[in-house]
Amino acid sequence: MAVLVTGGAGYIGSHMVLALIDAGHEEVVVLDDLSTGFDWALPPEVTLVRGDVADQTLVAETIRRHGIDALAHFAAKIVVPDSVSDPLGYYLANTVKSRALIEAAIGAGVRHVIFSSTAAVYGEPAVVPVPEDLTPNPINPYGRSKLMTEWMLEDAARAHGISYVALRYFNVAGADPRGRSGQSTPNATHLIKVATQAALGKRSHLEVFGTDYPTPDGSCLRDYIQVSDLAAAHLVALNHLRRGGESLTLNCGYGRGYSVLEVIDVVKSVSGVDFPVTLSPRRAGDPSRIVAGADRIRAELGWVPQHDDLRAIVTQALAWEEALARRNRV
Ligand SMILES: NC(=O)c1ccc[n+]([C@@H]2O[C@H](COP(=O)([O-])OP(=O)(O)OC[C@H]3O[C@@H](n4cnc5c(N)ncnc54)[C@H](O)[C@@H]3O)[C@@H](O)[C@H]2O)c1
Ligand SMILES: O=c1ccn([C@@H]2O[C@H](COP(=O)(O)OP(=O)(O)O[C@H]3O[C@H](CO)[C@@H](O)[C@H](O)[C@H]3O)[C@@H](O)[C@H]2O)c(=O)[nH]1
Repeated sequence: MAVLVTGGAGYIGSHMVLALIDAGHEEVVVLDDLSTGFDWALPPEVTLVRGDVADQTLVAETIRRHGIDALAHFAAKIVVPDSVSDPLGYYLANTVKSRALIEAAIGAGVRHVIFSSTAAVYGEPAVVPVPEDLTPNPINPYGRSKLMTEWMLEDAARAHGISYVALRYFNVAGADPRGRSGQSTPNATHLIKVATQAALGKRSHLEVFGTDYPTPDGSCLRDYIQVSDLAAAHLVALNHLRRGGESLTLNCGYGRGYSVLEVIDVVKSVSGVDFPVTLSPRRAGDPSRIVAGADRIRAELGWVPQHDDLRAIVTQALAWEEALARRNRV
């Protein structure tokens, strides 16, 4: 048995690759076009197939050659405001290409799929923390593009007798505690990444996008989940499916929200740098608050997070940012 990890050279996918290797006995094959990922993020024992997830011939050949039974599909475009300005690009990357991938994978014999979905499918939820059975209502093209892929998977699984777990990640942050991987995209837009770059002088300042939200301090609330904890959730999901477990849709978060201003305070405190912060208007497509109802994944998969600590997450992110600078991979 072997696992195909699409987007495995990216931020979260590379942590999944490490988790699979750390767990032993898996052949791991990565399919990545390196559009935002890095071949150096992969350990040497991994096979990298450079290509597009929508290349059905390549996908089918890869699955057959390596005897792949399970697909972990991370490859996507991921920036919420970009999806507002380029919706068709996001529907192509995240929906149309996922359709092609799922079709080729099922045709070539894949039995199990783990899909990187997102809290963005909930939009601006009326209930916080948000349970999985709340009807999704995405407010940006990114969330819609991912929700459609959840639906395709659900329908295809029923029709073709495969099983899947759709994991709805909340805000992913931090880095491998052993320092082997982290968020490496230089122009990434994620809050903790940007804040650590500001702390290290890689950016002149940090902008807070919106201070007039209906939240306690006026800035947006998010549930930050550590990336290795998230990778571990994929491993237990994979084991569940291979044991014959049913298809599931699960939130991945800790069930606690931090505001943008609180996150900035933690980054300043951990780094010891009082970097400049400016207050800016709201960013397109941002929900005001999104926090995971986090019980179901524990109950269904027995997932137990090991890194639920914002200071530790920021410490890891900062260490990775310093490591990138040392290696001239800023
Ligand atoms: N980062 C977050 O906070 C977050 C939250 C929720 C969901 N997600 C989801 O997690 C997944 C991974 O996100 P990430 O943060 O690691 O992003 P990333 O940009 O670091 O990784 C994406 C990877 O996919 C590759 N890729 C993109 N399009 C491809 C294509 N057509 N064919 C082959 N490879 C392709 C890129 O080169 C990159 O290596 C995405 O599906 C994203 O929607 C991320
Ligand atoms: O320089 C910055 C960057 C971000 N923010 C704010 O910080 C919050 C978090 O933003 P960001 O880190 O960009 O993440 P999100 O836009 O919440 O989206 C992330 O989290 C979603 C799930 O909640 C995923 O689906 C997306 O892929 C992932 O990028 C938002 O309120 C932003 O407006 C700032 O104020 N300044």
